[in-house]
Amino acid sequence: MGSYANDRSCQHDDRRSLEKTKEPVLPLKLMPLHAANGWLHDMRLSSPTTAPLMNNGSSSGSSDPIYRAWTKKYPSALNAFDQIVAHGKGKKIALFLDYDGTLSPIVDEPDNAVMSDQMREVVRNAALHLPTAIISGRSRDKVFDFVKLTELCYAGSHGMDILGPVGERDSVPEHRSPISSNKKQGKEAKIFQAAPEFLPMIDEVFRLLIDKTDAIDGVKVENNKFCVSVHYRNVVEKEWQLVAQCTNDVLKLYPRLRLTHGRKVLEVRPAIDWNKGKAVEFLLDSLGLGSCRNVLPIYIGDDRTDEDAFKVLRDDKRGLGILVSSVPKESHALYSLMDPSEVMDFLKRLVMSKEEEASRNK
Ligand SMILES: O=P(O)(O)OC[C@H]1O[C@H](O[C@H]2O[C@H](CO)[C@@H](O)[C@H](O)[C@H]2O)[C@H](O)[C@@H](O)[C@@H]1O
Repeated sequence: MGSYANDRSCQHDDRRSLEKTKEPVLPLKLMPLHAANGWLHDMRLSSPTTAPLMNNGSSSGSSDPIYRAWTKKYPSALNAFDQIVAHGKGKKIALFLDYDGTLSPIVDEPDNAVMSDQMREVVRNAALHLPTAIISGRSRDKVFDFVKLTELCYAGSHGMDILGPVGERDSVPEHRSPISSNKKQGKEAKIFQAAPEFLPMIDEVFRLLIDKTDAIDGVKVENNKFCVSVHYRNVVEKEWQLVAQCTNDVLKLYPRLRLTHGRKVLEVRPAIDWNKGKAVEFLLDSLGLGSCRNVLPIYIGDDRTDEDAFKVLRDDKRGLGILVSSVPKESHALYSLMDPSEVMDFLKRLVMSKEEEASRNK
């Protein structure tokens, strides 16, 4: 079998989406110093496992004045709950949830990011009342193995692999329609994959990245089907540059791939114009809610890749994003929550308020 390295077909598309994302794609060796430093700077910025300590030794969060000032711009969705409910009054709420850092706490070992039984029950209950989807950077199968609920839709690989409901999808571009029927996760549903042709290339890159980073202690390369994650959470900081270098050495062989940054992870993915925001639009259409005015989509997520979804909802004044963060960050979200336990409280209250509204309208 031939290699997919340097395959430049579809380059026109690639350039367009690279322009949009403004992600650095030049090999580090050829990069001006400030650009290489930019990569490292981004890696350093990606979130710590726990909130950093403040000068007085306390951790960041609601007791920290800087965090409290930040919540003036991004109010807590729990404190602003009545306002959110008022916004959704008489509307159908569609719920979109990220997985890591939103439904499960961030942990050192990606395979151990299990969801608590309590959270699972809360998400199940939400899905019984509201159309609900999980949109994750992980592969769809992997995120389903963690969540184990058949009551909702799943989008894996940053929205590039969707197991959605059987429904209308008139607004989906024709060239992106490799849909098939699937009964694996308990019921009849449709699968949509934004870039199935990338599968062999991603497998190749996954193997190359494993070889290339083999000597770096603590690095973990994860195959997420349509993207590859290079984790450096357990790598000593002085070797992060090496992780960046190895990843970039591979990336430069594949002009049809690009890089994004996550929480202590570099993500190699197809350079196509598809992301979590597009997945939200796709799912709303699939659920028959795309053109309804009486729908309020709510997206909850913690990562940079969730910003695409926050932006779609904010730009269209269509719905609202809630950023999960215990440290101040710029975001396209409108509200914030500190951590997965606050996400759980918010979901419980949301379902209760919808139940109350339904019984008042009986
Ligand atoms: O879109 P998400 O569901 O948030 O997935 C994004 C990435 O999440 C996982 O990595 C992150 O969580 C790990 C477990 O807590 C943590 O160890 C890692 O440092 C984080 O980056 C997942 O392993 C990646 O594949 C996802 O792309």
